Amino acid sequence: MSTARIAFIGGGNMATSLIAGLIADGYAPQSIQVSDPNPEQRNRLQARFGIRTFADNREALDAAETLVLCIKPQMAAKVCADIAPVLADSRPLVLSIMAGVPESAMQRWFGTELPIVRAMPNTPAMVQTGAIGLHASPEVDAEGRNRAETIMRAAGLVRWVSEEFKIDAVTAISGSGPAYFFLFMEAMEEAGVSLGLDAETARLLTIQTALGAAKMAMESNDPPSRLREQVTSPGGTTERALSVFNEADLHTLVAKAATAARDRAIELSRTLSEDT
Ligand SMILES: NC(=O)C1=CN([C@@H]2O[C@H](COP(=O)(O)OP(=O)(O)OC[C@H]3O[C@@H](n4cnc5c(N)ncnc54)[C@H](O)[C@@H]3O)[C@@H](O)[C@H]2O)C=CC1
Ligand SMILES: O=C(O)[C@@H]1CCC=N1
Repeated sequence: MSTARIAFIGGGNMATSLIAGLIADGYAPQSIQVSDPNPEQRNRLQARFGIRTFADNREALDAAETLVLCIKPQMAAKVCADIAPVLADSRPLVLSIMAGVPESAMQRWFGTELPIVRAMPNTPAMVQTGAIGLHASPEVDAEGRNRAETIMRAAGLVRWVSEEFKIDAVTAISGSGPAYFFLFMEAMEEAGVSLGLDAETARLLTIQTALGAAKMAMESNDPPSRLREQVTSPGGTTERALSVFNEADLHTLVAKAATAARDRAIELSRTLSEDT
């Protein structure tokens, strides 16, 4: 059980998911400090985890070796500039989960080159089944990488990317990805109901099918294409359904959607960098 102190700035949904993962992994609650201006968030976190909470961001940083930035990107410039004087002395590892906030922008707001790890998690982190992309700035040493990875691994599967621009691709695939699968589930449920199933049966069959397919894809040595072939009997029902997806060129559609998400991530990063 580690006793190195971690400070979370912003105690919303993603911070709650990360803290839940850390505590489930045996991290000491008394070593976790969170600041959030919203008293309801502070009370909720205190009651659920028994951790220390603060209204003032600077106070939460007290003796923290790692700072996790879990605020909305729009308030990043103000909050980073506000805590900069404290960080200049303590020089913690900064782990940012803010979408679209480049390392260079944070370095500028801090006014000093701190070790920064950018993380792109996704909402399944709430059930410790997240998929998380990480990138380290050149200032991060092996111990810092290890620490960032340990924190994020509590929320799910972790993959490092070697260049920061690839975080935008991670955003397009796994950051936004849960929404793509949820959309597909919505469509499957609707189709089930239109074919005569009751809503609850359609819902449960759809979700369990998604879970089963994901579990098989994760545990099998075969690629998804082979697993798909195993379901598809020649001249059978699956083949007929897949031909409809192929007519609509599903692969091209998915590539277009992911590229649109990636391009929007680039746009948001530029806006945040230029605005401040
Ligand atoms: N939701 C998602 O799928 C993903 C979100 N992210 C990133 O995670 C970050 C947090 O998102 P959520 O947890 O969903 O948002 P949230 O709105 O649930 O949490 C943000 C928290 O920050 C607090 N806050 C507001 N002003 C503050 C200040 N000045 N100082 C400290 N705390 C302040 C709010 O009271 C709130 O509790 C965002 O930057 C987002 O880009 C990253 C990947 C995926
Ligand atoms: O939709 C968004 O912009 C954020 C980033 C990844 C998931 N949600």
